[in-house]
Amino acid sequence: MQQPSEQCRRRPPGPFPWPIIGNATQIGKVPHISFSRMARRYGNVFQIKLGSRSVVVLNGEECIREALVRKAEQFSGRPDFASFNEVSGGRSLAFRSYCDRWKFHRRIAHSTVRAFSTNNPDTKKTFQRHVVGEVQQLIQLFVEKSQSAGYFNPTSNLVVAVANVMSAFCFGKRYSHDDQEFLSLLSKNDQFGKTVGAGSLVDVMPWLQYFPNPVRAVFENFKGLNRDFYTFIRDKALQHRETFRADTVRDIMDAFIQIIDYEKTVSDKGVKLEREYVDSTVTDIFGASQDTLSTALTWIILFLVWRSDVQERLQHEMDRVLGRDRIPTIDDKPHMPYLTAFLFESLRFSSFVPITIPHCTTTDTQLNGYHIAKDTVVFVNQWSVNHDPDKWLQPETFDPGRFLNENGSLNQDLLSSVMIFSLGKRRCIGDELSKMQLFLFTSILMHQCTITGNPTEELTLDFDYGLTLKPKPFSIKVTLRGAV
Ligand code: HEM
Repeated sequence: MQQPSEQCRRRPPGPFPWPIIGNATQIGKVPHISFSRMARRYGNVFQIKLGSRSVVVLNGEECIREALVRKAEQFSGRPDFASFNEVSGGRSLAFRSYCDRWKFHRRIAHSTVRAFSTNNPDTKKTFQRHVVGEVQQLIQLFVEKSQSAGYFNPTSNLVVAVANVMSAFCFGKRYSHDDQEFLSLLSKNDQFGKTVGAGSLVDVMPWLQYFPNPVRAVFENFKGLNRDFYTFIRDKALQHRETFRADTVRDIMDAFIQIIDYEKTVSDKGVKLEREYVDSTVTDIFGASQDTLSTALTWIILFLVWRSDVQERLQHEMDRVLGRDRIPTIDDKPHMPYLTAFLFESLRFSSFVPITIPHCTTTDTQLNGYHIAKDTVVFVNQWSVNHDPDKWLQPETFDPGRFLNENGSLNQDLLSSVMIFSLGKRRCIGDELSKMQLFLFTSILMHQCTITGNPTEELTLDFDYGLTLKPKPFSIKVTLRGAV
């Protein structure tokens, strides 16, 4: 029998790693599915090797909660990956490791995002106004395109609509749907996920940076796009500083300028953030929101055209709660359980951020009886939670009704089991803002329009590999349901 101390040093089990590449070839193009398969063989905590790095993979709700919530301090670091240092001028909130400076940075960023979106009634109304204005423009554009072109691919319009809401929120400006400079900036988000995704080759085989090869080319491109993105935001910060007035905080950039440049807020540990943190925090917020929210909306539209029965039920709920003479507001949300169920089922089913940003242990620690050394890279497989057959009845079926009790109310326990914003100290700081935005976009679209898919296209729900998973291109036609 093993002695307790021996048991505590037990490493997590896992597949045999090959020299140099480790287990890279076994992970394939859809790592979350490979990891879920490996978890069935080795258990919810297992270890693989990617290049030179040992990586512990966490699966299943219980195990992930134990690590990210109950052992939050130990599991909230970020690895020292080369790509992470390139983001937001090296001062990224999302990609920097856990320390007193990071904790202070996160507290300021999180409280300011909430104050400007969901926590304060006045700013909530302003944020809602931005979203409503943008959805109305989007509907007008959709209807025009449907009338002139018939079926069309909505993806780039959804990207611009979301970017405009976040651009108004961050620095008070919106762009036209055919502004080439803005479109080129937004297209960089796509490439971003491909480099910082779990298991990016240059991060786990850092020597690939030092001689010519395709991975180095991708990495050089990644550095360039981060520079362009950061410069775009830094220019906005310069303009804001020139016109800043402490009595009129126009947007979240002004709010950060006030806290960091003027109030020079200092943490109880004596940490102070330099002026550059204004630029990096807004870069993080604008960057983190683009691809995620537009991907979520694209999935939502795809589910609506794929399941016209669900679309009809949503329209029925809109009409019952609102009638035809006013558009939805966020205050209508408690009266629309089916819409909430639909949104959560869309997030669960698509699980389009299947693995969080890689974590790292900050000390030696234990999990499920295994020893995990300090500085071990940790992948958190959210997909395994959302598709766990022990938790969800027929997880591969799209069924919003699974979240409703017999009396039509929402099953709060099940809702809180959907994992897409992660948990604990690294949980997404835009979760509430995102849910509010998705609610407003979807409710207004369903109240005002009917969306149909192109009958000549086969709708496929395959997944492509990336940090975010996007639906394959598809086209829609939009008709108005009658004026409000
Ligand atoms: C549907 C939309 C979104 C999804 C699914 C999503 C998901 C995530 C996930 C999975 C993480 C990584 C958590 C981890 O590493 O454990 C994250 C981090 C983050 N997200 Fe989001 N996100 C969304 C929208 C947003 C928005 C709108 C913002 C802007 C306010 C935002 C800002 C951030 C930031 C700053 C982080 C880094 C947090 C940290 O490292 O402490 N996200 N998000």
